[in-house]
Amino acid sequence: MDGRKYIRSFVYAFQGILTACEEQNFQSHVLSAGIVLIVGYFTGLSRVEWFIVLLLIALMFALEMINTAIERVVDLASPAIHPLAKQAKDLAAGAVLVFAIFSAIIGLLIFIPKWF
Ligand SMILES: Nc1ncnc2c1ncn2[C@@H]1O[C@H](COP(=O)(O)OP(=O)(O)OP(=O)(O)O)[C@@H](O)[C@H]1O
Repeated sequence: MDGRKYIRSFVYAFQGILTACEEQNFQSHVLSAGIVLIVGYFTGLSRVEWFIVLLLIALMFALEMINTAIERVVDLASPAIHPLAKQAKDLAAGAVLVFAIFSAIIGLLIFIPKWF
């Protein structure tokens, strides 16, 4: 693969991350992740527990970014109200919610036994 093309792709991906950082939902995920990392540090997690926590945080960020991308594409493809546009947006938002709920449950399963 052409080296410059590879670097350019990397720059575009980084621009995508910056775009996500402007989103309020993404900022709240970053804030939550920061709190989890601080609490994890003071709680004292094992290697495997850190692995799980970091994996969940990374997946949450990635899923939120995909959700935002879907919102953008839907707005572009269907600026007018359309039931399919609603379904697409609500499905993507629902996917984020499902993952957030299960992440919270897994997080509690890791943290609660260490606190009590
Ligand atoms: N083009 C559309 N056609 C039908 N329903 C839509 C459309 N755009 C958004 N909706 C629906 O309207 C509701 C409110 O949407 P929301 O407030 O999230 O606006 P949004 O445009 O999706 O979000 P954002 O402000 O983050 O771009 C959601 O159920 C969403 O699916």
